[in-house]
Amino acid sequence: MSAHLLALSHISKSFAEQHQHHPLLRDLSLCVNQGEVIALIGASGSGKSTLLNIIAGIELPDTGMVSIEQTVLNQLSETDRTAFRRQHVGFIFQFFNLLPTLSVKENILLPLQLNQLAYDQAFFELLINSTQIEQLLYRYPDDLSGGEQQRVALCRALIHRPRLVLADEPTGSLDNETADQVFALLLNIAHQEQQTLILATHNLQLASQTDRVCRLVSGKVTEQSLP
Ligand SMILES: Nc1ncnc2c1ncn2[C@@H]1O[C@H](COP(=O)(O)OP(=O)(O)OP(=O)(O)O)[C@@H](O)[C@H]1O
Repeated sequence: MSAHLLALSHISKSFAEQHQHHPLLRDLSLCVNQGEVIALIGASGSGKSTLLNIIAGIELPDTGMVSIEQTVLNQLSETDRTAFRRQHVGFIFQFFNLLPTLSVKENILLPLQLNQLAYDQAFFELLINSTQIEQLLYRYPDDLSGGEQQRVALCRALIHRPRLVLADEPTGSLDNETADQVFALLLNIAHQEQQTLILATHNLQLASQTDRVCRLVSGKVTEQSLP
């Protein structure tokens, strides 16, 4: 039996909007096993990005608990949450979040520097070759297309071999063929590294290739089987 890598219990999150209380996540609970690949689907605005941010400790829930292995993330200070995220989580953001003053190569290697980890050239080359960004290493993010930035962001999220990878629409800026290749890479690396991967997506064809599909509706997750 696999151990849970992630446990979300009784998570609630609201936003205040024009003096109105707008509940987004309501008493949401979810457990994810180590090595499991999960797709998070749901209408635009249903809270997928917010949930990924809560799992990563970027945002805090109003109530409830987020545990990654033995660590209760929402009980850590902001500094400790940031340190934990840097070490154990790879996040592919919807809008990439690359650092504009660093070259592509420097962006990708940043998590190794921040965690004082050794550079593994073979793994670096595997990432850049499979995402086909070998020619872009000395360019800067602002000079890249959205799809190119997305592939760089993916390499940066994986380079330090995190236990947990969170991907917010990781193929949203890619054409179908590149999206399939990039998604295959994400799945291969997750399997190879026994990583847990949670992927927010609108793409049901990609979602159907994961171990489990969770739909976010009315602030809770319900499991869904796709054809
Ligand atoms: N900091 C915030 N303050 C106020 N409202 C917010 C905040 N963050 C998110 N929201 C609102 O919460 C809702 C959910 O946003 P979220 O980005 O999590 O949805 P999503 O399911 O990821 O959407 P999409 O599929 O379009 O990316 C939206 O209506 C958004 O405007």
